[in-house]
Amino acid sequence: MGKWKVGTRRSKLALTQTNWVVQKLKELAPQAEFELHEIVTKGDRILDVTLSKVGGKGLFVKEIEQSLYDKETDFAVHSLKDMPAELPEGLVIGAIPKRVDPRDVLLSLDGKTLDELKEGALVGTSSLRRSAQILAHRPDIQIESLRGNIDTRIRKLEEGNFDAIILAAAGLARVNYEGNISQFLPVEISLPAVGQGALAIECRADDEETLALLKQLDDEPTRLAVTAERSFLHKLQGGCQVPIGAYATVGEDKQITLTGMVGSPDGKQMFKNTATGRDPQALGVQVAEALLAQGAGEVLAQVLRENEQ
Ligand SMILES: NCc1[nH]cc(CCC(=O)O)c1CC(=O)O
Repeated sequence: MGKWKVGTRRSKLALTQTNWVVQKLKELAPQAEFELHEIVTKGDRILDVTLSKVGGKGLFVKEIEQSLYDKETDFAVHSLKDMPAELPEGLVIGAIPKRVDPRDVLLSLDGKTLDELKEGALVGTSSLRRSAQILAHRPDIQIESLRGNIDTRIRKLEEGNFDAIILAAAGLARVNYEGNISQFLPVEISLPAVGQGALAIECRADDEETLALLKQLDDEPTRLAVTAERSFLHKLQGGCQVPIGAYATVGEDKQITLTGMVGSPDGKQMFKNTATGRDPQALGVQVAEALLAQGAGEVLAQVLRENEQ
């Protein structure tokens, strides 16, 4: 059994996720040794600028992928939702472990749910996907940008800067946060980001030994679901800074049900479609084409134009 060099970002969430994966691999391969390599990414360095304006695609993964190419590391653990729809040549997702709760959660200091927030309440999020869906449900709400890692965002809520903020349930669960969660937003209100709640373990496509190790952590239903979601995202040419959401579930018969959405950041236009199928790639394309036929392409083009300004 060999020794593996593992690339990870330095944030608490990234380290927790990486350590979780390493722990699981140690259980499966007790002889294997693992060495963590902490890597600072562009996304970590520019957290105070609006990420959507610096071209969000893969901001948190680029340097980590370079270290895989350079063989400074052998695999890296990412939040799947931070991964661009297309991987660079020569790299693959070696394993997608079983997904945890994919939902968004609302955090507020007084325990109010989305429907209970006062008229004109101030909600912090920098996600266009979240703002589109919150405003579609509660047009009176004011959305303000909220950046930083999970700790920073929660601190800004606690300091009284917002009536509520929105974060991913998965990230909070991974750092064991149980504080001011006031509502798990149903996916009918807030369709999650593509891949939310899932991890992706990336490695070199030709590294058979690492692929064999990682394969043991792969969860087939999760892989089918996120493959459909990522195919949908890819067809819409979306990165992580576009108002796109998707969520797929897989039945016992391996039937995949995928819902996709595109919304304008102000929530005034909202396109959704749900379809079922067995081929995840084809299903993603089918749902994307249904949204494009409804006019979603124009909304996406508008967001891209605004990001370029
Ligand atoms: N956008 C940043 C990000 N990337 C991954 C997670 C954690 C949740 C996950 O793995 O899906 C978060 C935090 C959040 O959106 O609240």
